[in-house]
Amino acid sequence: MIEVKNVDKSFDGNHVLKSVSAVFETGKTNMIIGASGSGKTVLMKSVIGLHRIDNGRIEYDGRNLPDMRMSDIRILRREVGMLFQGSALFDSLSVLENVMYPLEMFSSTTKDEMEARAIFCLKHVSLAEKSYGLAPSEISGGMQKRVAIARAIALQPKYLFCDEPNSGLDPKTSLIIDQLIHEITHEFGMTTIINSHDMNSVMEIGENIVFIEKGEKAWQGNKDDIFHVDNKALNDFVFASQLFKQVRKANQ
Ligand SMILES: Nc1ncnc2c1ncn2[C@@H]1O[C@H](COP(=O)(O)OP(=O)(O)OP(=O)(O)O)[C@@H](O)[C@H]1O
Repeated sequence: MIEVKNVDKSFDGNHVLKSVSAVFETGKTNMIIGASGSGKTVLMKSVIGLHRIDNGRIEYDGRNLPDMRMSDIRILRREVGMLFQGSALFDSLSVLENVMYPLEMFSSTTKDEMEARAIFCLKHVSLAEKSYGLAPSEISGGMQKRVAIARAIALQPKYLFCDEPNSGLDPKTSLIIDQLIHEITHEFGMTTIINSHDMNSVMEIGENIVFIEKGEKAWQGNKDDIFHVDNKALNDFVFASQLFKQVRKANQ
């Protein structure tokens, strides 16, 4: 579990996060949603430790990140997996080598064990063996995303961060990737945090949703609660399209 408590973050007098408190639960797909510029990315980067916060606590199962020594931060880094927008694979490496990369960087197992682990992860995301020797540029965007997920889970992370995991994917592939993230989160008991604009994803896998409005946490709940919320900003954001308005009507 990751608990964010009264977090403030400003940039040159621009108060971006205003006393944000939220709980991201273990074994669940936790989502951060909100309008453009509301502070989602700053919140996620603050939780990861890429931004130094001004005030507050960020507790990884009770370990407060701002208080940690460098040696503890190194330990924590190994417990964190990241899935970036656009996959961020190395094109000079094959699919298999991409997944082995974090193992080579951070684990001290033998080459054979690393390869076995990488293959296990690639199988887990249902990538066919014939793709293992290909370069990322030789496979589709959806397959690249699978490789990126396999790489993110290679070190058996306790915490998984996903920044816009569906960007650039068609709706059907997005759904498959969402379900994959959801499945591995449950299977491996990870605390997964997803930064997303995609309302399909929210409705599909939003087990714990944190809505940020102008730097404040305006609501927290799940995909079923969201249909019955009396919060104008949240309703305007989630049910902006005619399609989602109809979905809400059908659920009320
Ligand atoms: N490194 C930075 N330095 C200064 N200001 C920043 C920095 N990062 C973000 N901001 C400001 O913080 C505010 C929130 O930005 P953030 O990127 O968190 O929004 P967001 O909700 O993720 O938006 P989007 O959905 O468009 O990505 C914006 O006003 C932005 O200009």
